[in-house]
Amino acid sequence: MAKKSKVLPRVLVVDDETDLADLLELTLLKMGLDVVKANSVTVAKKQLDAQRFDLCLSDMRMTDGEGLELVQHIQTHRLDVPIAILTAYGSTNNAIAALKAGAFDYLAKPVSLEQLRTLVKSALKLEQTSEPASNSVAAGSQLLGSSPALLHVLGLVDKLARNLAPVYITGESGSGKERAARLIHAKSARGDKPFIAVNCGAIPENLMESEFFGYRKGAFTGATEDRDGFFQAADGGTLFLDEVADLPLPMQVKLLRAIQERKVRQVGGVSEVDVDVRIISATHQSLAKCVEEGRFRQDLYYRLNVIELKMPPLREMGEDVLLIAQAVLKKIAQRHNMDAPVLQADALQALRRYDFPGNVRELENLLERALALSDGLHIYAEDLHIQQSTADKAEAQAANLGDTYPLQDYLDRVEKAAIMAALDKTNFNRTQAAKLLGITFRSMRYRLDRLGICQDED
Ligand SMILES: Nc1ncnc2c1ncn2[C@@H]1O[C@H](COP(=O)(O)OP(=O)(O)OP(=O)(O)O)[C@@H](O)[C@H]1O
Repeated sequence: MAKKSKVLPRVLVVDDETDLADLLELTLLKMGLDVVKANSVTVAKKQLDAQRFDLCLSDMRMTDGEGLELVQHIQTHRLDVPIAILTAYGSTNNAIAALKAGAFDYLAKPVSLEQLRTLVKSALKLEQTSEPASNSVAAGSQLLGSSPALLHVLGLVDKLARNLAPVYITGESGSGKERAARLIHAKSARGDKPFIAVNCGAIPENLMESEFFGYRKGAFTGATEDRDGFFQAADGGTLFLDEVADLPLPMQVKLLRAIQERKVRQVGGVSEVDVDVRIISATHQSLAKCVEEGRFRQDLYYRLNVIELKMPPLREMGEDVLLIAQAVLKKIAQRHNMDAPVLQADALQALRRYDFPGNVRELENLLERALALSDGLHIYAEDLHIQQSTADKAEAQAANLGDTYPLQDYLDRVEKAAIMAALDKTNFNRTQAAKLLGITFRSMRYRLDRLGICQDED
């Protein structure tokens, strides 16, 4: 580190357009940086091999090759230089290809100097921070476990924390998608900036635009003052779009535009403002299937799904279930100001055997209930109430549902039993229960109404 504080950070600018190269050089010099220029891919490779750079900015298309080659050169020679690619306006495919190859970020031409400065600042900060930017946030978002499946996730999280590529997190409900997103953010150079989590399925359609982009005073009845949206709130940080498959199509168009242009316009506003937001999205549904069914735009899907992070279900994490169970129990006990009761051998065996369709969240709920039922010192298998497999349970429920006709009444009873079981599993949290059932929050509300199940707020 001492080495770095004595010399100016050095940037390699690679472009065969002299005007643009000069403009970039001037801007970087004004920022107090040392600049080296290369007018071809070949020269740039030689420069990269010859001296240490803190950042490389390269045009995509040059006469003797592509900027992508430099991304690959840096990767294969493990040069540890963040590289950003300048792409032609609207050339989404090139931007995505660069990010996939390992570029730290991209800038669309014509280059906005404001965006360039933001990019350079984050790249240089990234170089200086080998430790998580905010240890306290990182500590609150650790992913516990040491199974091969989880270690693979942690390896990818570390890599993703070092670039700005959009990440698309998949995995079953309760498998830690949001926790992984928080961890990527916390470990990144943006760790001390906001992390804004948005449940796309829980926002009423007519409020979506103003929630995402904010509004100006007087834009609509009730808009008594200017208000920022999620994008402005997440500026400099990370915007986590949970249940992104639930976004209605018209909103998908607007979101795509905001992500591509890196600009937003408040509802009722005239001008657009720059926003610097890293997007991480997640869903427990198959977004590819939603695209096939015409419910999700393909262009937005490609935009979000640059790098996929798959969260393993708890049942594929082997002994991790026991490790997480002990940690969760300790946390719950602390909240109740008591010592954690000890999980007995039969309880450990039951946890190990159960398939946890609701993953870690289900484990948390189950332990919370077990603690309440236990003697406070020990937790036995019977306190866990998990002897039955889900399949056994469904079968037992179906058998208890009475006559199969009239068909509608029978189906209603099946539906009600499934919903009640999900609500029970999630401590009557409707949002989580909807996720467990694989339906949207809106659909959940409708079904609760239709089936006459009482609706209290979550
Ligand atoms: N590996 C893990 N270690 C510790 N806690 C975990 C782990 N995975 C998940 N959790 C905890 O389980 C709960 C559910 O996790 P999270 O909300 O991140 O899941 P999710 O996949 O985003 O769920 P959903 O699809 O319902 O939004 C949280 O309390 C989270 O802290």
